[in-house]
Amino acid sequence: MPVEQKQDRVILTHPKGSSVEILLYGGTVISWKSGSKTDPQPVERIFVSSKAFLDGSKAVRGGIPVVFPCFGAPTHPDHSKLAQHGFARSEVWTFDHVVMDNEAGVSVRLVLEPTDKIREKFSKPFLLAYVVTLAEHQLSTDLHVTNTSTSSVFPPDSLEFQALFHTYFSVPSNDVLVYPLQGNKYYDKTEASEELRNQAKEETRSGVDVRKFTDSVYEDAPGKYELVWPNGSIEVRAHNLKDVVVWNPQKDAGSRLADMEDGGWERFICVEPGYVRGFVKVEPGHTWIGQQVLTVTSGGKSQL
Ligand SMILES: O=P(O)(O)OC[C@H]1O[C@@H](O)[C@H](O)[C@@H](O)[C@@H]1O
Repeated sequence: MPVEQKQDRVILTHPKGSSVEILLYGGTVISWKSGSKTDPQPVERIFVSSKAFLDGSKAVRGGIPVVFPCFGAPTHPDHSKLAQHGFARSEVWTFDHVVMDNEAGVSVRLVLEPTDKIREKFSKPFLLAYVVTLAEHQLSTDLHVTNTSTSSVFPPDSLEFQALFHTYFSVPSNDVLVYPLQGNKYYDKTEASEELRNQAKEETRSGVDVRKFTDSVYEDAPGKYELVWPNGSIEVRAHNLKDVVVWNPQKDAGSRLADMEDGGWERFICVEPGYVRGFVKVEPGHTWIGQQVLTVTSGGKSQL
């Protein structure tokens, strides 16, 4: 059964052995097992903290939470009642249909529409569709954001938002490097003051490491990244997601997260393609699509 529907999740299995598990809560991918061309044995590529809540009581600490419609604390007036990273990661999505099921890939579509609970905090009409596609060594996640407003007021009732895939990659964080960000402008959210956090820095490293607490928002980044660790590599391609966040809390910030397992920060890096500096604006009746494509380019099991 390439697509298995359970009460709280959907599991996709590719004929060549890879698999992905998506929790309906948050539409959160909580497992992606894949091999590579050089080492076909499927291994887990996604980190989920052993202390994460998977019962819908809190956004999952790990996996691929979907950040929408605000990144971090809200800064847009339309988002003012929302919590950090918005509501999409903590609402129950609906399984819609199987998009594709063959040798090329297995793909499903989930949807999220406004509920009374969402409307209390976010009044804009929208439809979110989330298409997750599994191939032999590849996982794509596509977020489709439609402005469903039928109002003909002028100026138009536009939908303004930020969106990001908060991907936790299961890699040895003290040995992983992210390329190519050298020369890119970024904002350092670990800085102590608002003034310093809003001051652009320039990345000087050829490979970005996260050996110390890192929370960097790269603006207008290349859209294609390589995560490289001693015995493996993953390529991340982003479409319509102009920024990328690199995050690892290390011990200082990680040990303060109640749902982070002890030492968890040594076992992942978050590389998060998103549109988070500024806002995407979608007019009534229109749809915006943001996509990340993850490919295991080499290697086998991460040595953690
Ligand atoms: O604890 P949360 O809400 O899942 O957020 C985790 C991190 O997510 C990152 O994307 C942010 O840049 C960090 O500032 C934040 O700490």
